[in-house]
Amino acid sequence: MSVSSSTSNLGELSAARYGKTKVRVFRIVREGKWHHIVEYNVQALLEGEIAVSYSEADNSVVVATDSIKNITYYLAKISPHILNAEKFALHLATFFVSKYAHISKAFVEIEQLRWTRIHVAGEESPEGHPHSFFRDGDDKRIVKVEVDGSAGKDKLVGKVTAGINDLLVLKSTGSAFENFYRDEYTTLVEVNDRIFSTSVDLSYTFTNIPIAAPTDEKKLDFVIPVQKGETGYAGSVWDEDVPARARAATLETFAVDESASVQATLYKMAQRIVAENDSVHSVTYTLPNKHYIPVDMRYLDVDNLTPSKAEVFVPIAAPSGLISATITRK
Ligand SMILES: O=c1[nH]c(=O)c2[nH]c(=O)[nH]c2[nH]1
Repeated sequence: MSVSSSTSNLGELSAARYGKTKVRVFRIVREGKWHHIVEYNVQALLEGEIAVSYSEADNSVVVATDSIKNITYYLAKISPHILNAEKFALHLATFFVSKYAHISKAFVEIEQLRWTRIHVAGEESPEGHPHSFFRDGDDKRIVKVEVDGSAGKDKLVGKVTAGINDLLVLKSTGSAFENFYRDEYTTLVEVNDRIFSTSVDLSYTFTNIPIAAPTDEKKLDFVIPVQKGETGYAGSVWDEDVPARARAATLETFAVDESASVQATLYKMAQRIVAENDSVHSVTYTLPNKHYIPVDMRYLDVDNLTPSKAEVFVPIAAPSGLISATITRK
């Protein structure tokens, strides 16, 4: 049988999800002379009764990805949560699932770029300049939200993961790698002093959040039911200090740990995040081990290999180690 004549029934659609990616949004919130700004790259994908758009070329079930983009900008304008990526993502995902009867799940991912207030010497405010900012790092805050309406549009479930990507760090000592498994393939020498550099990818998950049906038809904002005698979930996802604490835990643990390995330092970072953030359920780090190789200068009779004499290194772009683990609250 020819390939072109066999396209009918050999396969069936087993997964389908679509939407818009890389929606770039910049938003100013003005509070008198104080401006607050965020810059997001947003991805919003939908699942639901959309199979016929693939299998029958029936576009009547397709909310155009262009409309998904328009809704993203509309909510960036009207959402009270725009300055908080977790809440904005929940609002956006709730909007899609509530607005469209045939859409059962929405997946929103936000990458937040860094903008930090400029400090001007001699100016009064310790918080920095009211409307001038700079990019103080390539790391991004990452938020991933799923809103699941498959149990009913008045019984939504919000699943929230957040974290950091591309946080580049390096320490020039306080790192060793010894006593590893040795066999006929081992050429690596043990070292009690080496450079440790990695580009941190971190994500932490929160306990799932029940979401009631939105009460406002136009905004379709999420509503968190607060049960009697409970503080609700306001202390969990909405704890706006979790990102700062997780970043500090990552940087400070990296700095002070006498590292036995990337694995052992990773574990300590994750334990600190679990210890400091009651609402965090699990923590995942993915850490490339970015190698720095001391240059061999023995041919010049120069010692650049003894750890205490190693001063000139070649940063190796590839290959790198890649160490990952998830630590889950007991
Ligand atoms: O911290 C490390 N962990 C490893 O698993 C590993 N493997 C390796 O070659 N060097 C290192 N360093």
